Amino acid sequence: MSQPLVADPLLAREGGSNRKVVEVAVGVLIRADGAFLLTSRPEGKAYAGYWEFPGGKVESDESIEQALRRELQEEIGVTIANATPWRVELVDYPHALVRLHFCKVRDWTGELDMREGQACSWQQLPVRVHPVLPGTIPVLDWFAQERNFVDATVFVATEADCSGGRA
Ligand SMILES: Nc1nc2c([nH]c(=O)n2[C@H]2C[C@H](O)[C@@H](COP(=O)(O)OP(=O)(O)OP(=O)(O)O)O2)c(=O)[nH]1
Repeated sequence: MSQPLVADPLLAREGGSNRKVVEVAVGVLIRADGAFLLTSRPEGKAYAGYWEFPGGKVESDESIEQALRRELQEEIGVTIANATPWRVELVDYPHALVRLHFCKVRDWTGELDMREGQACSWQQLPVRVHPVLPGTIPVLDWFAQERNFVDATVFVATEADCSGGRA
């Protein structure tokens, strides 16, 4: 699969790309111990099997937070309280030009329930699941900067499992 480009937001804004931008709400669920939840992309989607943060496309009548709340209920069975906007990233994939709105989420209710047959894993840095979706790798670097880590990923095959729930 060809690799995406991280698009220049200025170029996109100024018409350098004439592809429609798809808005995506992404939830970075963070437990009390600092672990964050990654899920694998389900079969049938672009980049199936790659690890990402849960979320999905924003519908036309929704705010980012509303879309995130809906997507997380639909995909992983939890209801979030507040979502704190963190960073925005534009990624030019072969299949779509997406604007990713990453939000930190520390409070939610409900038990994790992978409703699309995904795998899930609570991770700390360095991340031990592989491969990570290209548009998701920068998030690990932002975590690494916040947490004074040198390497955000390490390619070690381990059992991925999100059982154990909240810390
Ligand atoms: N959820 C999520 N999507 C991401 C991340 N990083 C990244 O590049 N993306 C991209 C992959 C997809 O092109 C897009 C999300 O679209 P999607 O197809 O998964 O959304 P969806 O759940 O609404 O899917 P659909 O069934 O409506 O097609 O954003 C990430 O960390 N989480």
